[in-house]
Amino acid sequence: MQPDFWHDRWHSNRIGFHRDTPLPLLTQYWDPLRLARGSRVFVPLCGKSLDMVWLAEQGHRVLGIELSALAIAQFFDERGLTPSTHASPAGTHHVAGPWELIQGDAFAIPASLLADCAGVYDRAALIALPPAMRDTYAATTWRRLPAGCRGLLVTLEFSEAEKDGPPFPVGEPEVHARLDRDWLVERLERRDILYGEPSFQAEGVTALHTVVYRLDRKPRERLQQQDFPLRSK
Ligand SMILES: C[S@@+](CC[C@H](N)C(=O)[O-])C[C@H]1O[C@@H](n2cnc3c(N)ncnc32)[C@H](O)[C@@H]1O
Repeated sequence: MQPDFWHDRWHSNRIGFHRDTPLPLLTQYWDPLRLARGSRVFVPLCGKSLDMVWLAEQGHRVLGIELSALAIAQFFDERGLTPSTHASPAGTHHVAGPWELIQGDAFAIPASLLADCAGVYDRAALIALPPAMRDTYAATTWRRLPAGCRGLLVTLEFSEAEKDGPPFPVGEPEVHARLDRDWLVERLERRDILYGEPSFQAEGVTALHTVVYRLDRKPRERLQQQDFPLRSK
């Protein structure tokens, strides 16, 4: 999944991943995270997701990062907003109202830009990437989020043999393998969505679930203890 793959998808408007309403799992499971109004939420690989509108309606500031300039332009156009822009090492920042969307590579986002993110929301980001890129994504983007950050991760589960990605299936063992080092991971719900997804059925998928996880970034001390376990006497 090189950048050209995504640029082609946006230029030819093949964006079946885009939803025209906020994701029900977001609206159902966000409140219990108890993030303060005004706190900043990071949305990696954000597209032009309406979930960012819903997050803003909850009082959050939203920091998105997205490869496609077209996606970002459409997001602001559809809200009737003209963002101001500035450049940084992360890319071009587009800022209007509660939204700051960076046109850039999520893998290269500096930790300094994420330092005040109290929340994170990943829908169709981890699962948009093939396995080797998921390694990079977990080791860069996710690892740079600050201690105390909390959020939601939404995945899909189906048989890899039944459909080529993206999206890719990412099961619970993989989520734990990638994130347990830095995050407390709690599965909140595993929901059967096959009958609401005719395009998956048309591709031959016979079982399809979506899973939502709550993630809490571990405090630094616990990270250090895990990295350098203390010997018992
Ligand atoms: C499957 S879409 C999901 C978009 C959004 N999360 C949503 O729910 O609608 C994945 C998005 O990630 C973007 N993308 C892919 N690789 C990226 C990267 N390395 N950095 C930033 N954005 C990326 C693509 O352009 C695409 O818009």
